[in-house]
Amino acid sequence: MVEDYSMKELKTIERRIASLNNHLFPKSSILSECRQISSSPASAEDSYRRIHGEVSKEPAVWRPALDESGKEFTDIHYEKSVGEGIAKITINRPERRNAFGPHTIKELMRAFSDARDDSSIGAIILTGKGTKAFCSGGDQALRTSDGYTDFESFGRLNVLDLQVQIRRLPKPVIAMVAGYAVGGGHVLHMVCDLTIAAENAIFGQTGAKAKVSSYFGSDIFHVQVGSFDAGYGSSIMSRLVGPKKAKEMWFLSRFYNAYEAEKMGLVNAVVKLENLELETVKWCREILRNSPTAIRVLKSALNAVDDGHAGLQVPFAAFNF
Ligand SMILES: CC(C)(COP(=O)(O)OP(=O)(O)OC[C@H]1O[C@@H](n2cnc3c(N)ncnc32)[C@H](O)[C@@H]1OP(=O)(O)O)[C@@H](O)C(=O)NCCC(=O)NCCSC(=O)c1cc(O)c2ccccc2c1O
Repeated sequence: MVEDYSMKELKTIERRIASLNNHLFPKSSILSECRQISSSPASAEDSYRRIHGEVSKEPAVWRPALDESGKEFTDIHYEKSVGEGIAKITINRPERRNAFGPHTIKELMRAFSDARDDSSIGAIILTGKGTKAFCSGGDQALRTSDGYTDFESFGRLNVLDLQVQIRRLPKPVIAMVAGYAVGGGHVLHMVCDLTIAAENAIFGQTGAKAKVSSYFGSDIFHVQVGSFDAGYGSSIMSRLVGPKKAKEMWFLSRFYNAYEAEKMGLVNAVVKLENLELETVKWCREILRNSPTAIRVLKSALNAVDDGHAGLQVPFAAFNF
């Protein structure tokens, strides 16, 4: 039954709910619980504020981080926020619009693995250096007939392993997108749990792109990019935007602006470029107030239809990690 309430009646209902909440969960009783688990009254107040107070609007303070190998990263920046549970992983190849090679992916996997194992981390941001691109996909300069190669003599496309890692990671991963998220870069933002986009963000798949050239007088198509992602890049996109729109994105290789992407269900929010990091951090802070166990089980439950039984293993493994 749908009831029509006047604004005045709604305000009265709101007040009654607030006073009921206060009665059931008075600040004094929550504070005393915080005291029982906190080492000092000050940290109890701090815990109370963190759970029930306003979300801080201050920018996060980042410090560089390494994984257990202690090896410096070259293709990415890996940072953790001071005093909060946020990790930030930035693809650092702006001169190539943050395209990735096999080595970039190896570093991304090391950072994600560290963020997973660090129990002080509850949310992970994935982004690209600069404002021109989140990521432009596989580095075309490293592409051979055998796949993508850098230091190794055989080609590979380990970005598929990274996609699986992000899906199975028992913590929320948030794509923070400024500029282009195209090709494999578009797939990367889609496999993240949430996407916050700047107004200048542009989304699209380039894999099917071809160019026309003349051959014995008749037009034929020569493949230009000629790559496709028939795994998550297709199934998750179809789930997000629906099968017709997904086919449009892949078959036509069109680009979509941030507001179009939001309307299609590809992104959670569009914000001004200058507010992008602050807003993304705010989303992380709101997540960090909630139960990490509920979130990790919900993440795999929400992914289970696409990830099948392997996806369902995650919560149980996660309880022991
Ligand atoms: C991203 C762009 C639309 C940006 O255009 P813009 O005009 O802003 O910039 P430029 O084009 O001038 O680029 C500046 C500079 O960066 C270089 N660069 C850009 N993108 C790449 C790239 N992907 N690889 C290598 N280098 C790149 C560019 O050459 C310029 O260098 P200069 O030296 O000339 O300054 C536009 O750049 C663009 O369209 N880029 C290509 C995007 C693309 O086609 N990517 C798809 C590659 S395929 C892929 O990603 C892929 C992903 C998967 O998940 C797969 C899964 C399974 C199988 C295959 C997969 C796969 O192939």
